[in-house]
Amino acid sequence: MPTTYSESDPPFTECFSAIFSESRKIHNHEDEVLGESEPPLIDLENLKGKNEKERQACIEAITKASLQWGFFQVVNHGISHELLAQMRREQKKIFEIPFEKKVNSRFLNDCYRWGTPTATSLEQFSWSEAFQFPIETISGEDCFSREFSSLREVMEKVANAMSELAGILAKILAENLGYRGHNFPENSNKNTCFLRLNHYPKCTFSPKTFGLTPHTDSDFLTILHQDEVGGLHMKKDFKWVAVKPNPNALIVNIGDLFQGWSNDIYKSVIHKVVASEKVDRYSIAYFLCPSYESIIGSCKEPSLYKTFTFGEYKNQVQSDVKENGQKVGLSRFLR
Ligand SMILES: C=C1C[C@]23C[C@@]1(O)CC[C@H]2[C@@]12CC[C@H](O)[C@@](C)(C(=O)O1)[C@H]2[C@@H]3C(=O)O
Ligand SMILES: O=C(O)CCC(=O)C(=O)O
Ligand SMILES: [Fe+2]
Repeated sequence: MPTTYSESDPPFTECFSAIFSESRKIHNHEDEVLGESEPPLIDLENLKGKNEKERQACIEAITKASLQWGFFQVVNHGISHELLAQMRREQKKIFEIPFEKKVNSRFLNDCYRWGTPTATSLEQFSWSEAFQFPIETISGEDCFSREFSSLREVMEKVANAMSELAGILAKILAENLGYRGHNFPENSNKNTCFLRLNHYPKCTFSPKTFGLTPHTDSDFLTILHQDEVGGLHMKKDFKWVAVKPNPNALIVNIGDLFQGWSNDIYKSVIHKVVASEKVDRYSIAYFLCPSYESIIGSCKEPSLYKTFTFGEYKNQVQSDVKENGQKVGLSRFLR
């Protein structure tokens, strides 16, 4: 018999009562120094233009931001406002589905995540739910019932558009380091790349509860669209920097695989989401990943990291999360 839940959706405090007991209400933000600058804002219009000087300046801005910040924002990125608004509407609709159905529906369940099952403290807990759809699932007609057909249609468009943008940026970053292959990453893959729809319900339990605990992304790069609420922070020079919402911008962040592949030239930066006490927040993220067999050897010698496959990396992250409640990341693979 399916369990019924009385509380808010998802029932975080009910199901994780050991973490959310009164005595644990104080969140320990030990490194709460706020920086004032913001990640660079780059206009991609010049990438498409015929003016070679402007194109080169744009490429330089992208590579400089990737090595100094690991995080930047892009405008004139080619993904229409209307498509992103449509995506947001569909996203809100599926999170409104009752918790029992999100957890029990066979199709949704495989992609549904909520809270942090492995957390043993408030610091390890993410006050959020997400649907994480491998790109292959989105285009596979069979996986979506009629009920979700409008979601599927819009997700397919967003995934295609974000995948194209991610490919363009990845190629620029790879070529800047001397890579001359025709597609980067080679073997980027429809069953490893994924679209993640995030929902951060408002959290009145404790101020500054993490919507998503501090982490780096386990991919080459991520394209993110956040709503107007705010709450995303990234680390720069040991300070947390708020990434203020810009309705025209997409956020790009470098992931662990690009840092490893570039031998630490590009930076995979720690970021987190702080849940709002007043309103729900939504975001959409596209993760650019290679096939599981892809070897992430450094493109420069002497290499800082051992050679590993993406499959090995993912397994290591998963087992670290299971054992310690959080991922260790690239440092596991240092020589
Ligand atoms: C508990 C965790 C799962 C996660 C790594 C983390 O320590 C915190 C963030 C999680 C996240 C979110 C985005 C991606 O889906 C992901 C693969 C990543 O790089 O960070 C997941 C991690 C995961 O599911 O293993
Ligand atoms: O919601 C956000 O702003 C960030 C999401 C994120 O970091 C992720 O999904 O990995
Ligand atoms: Fe992330």
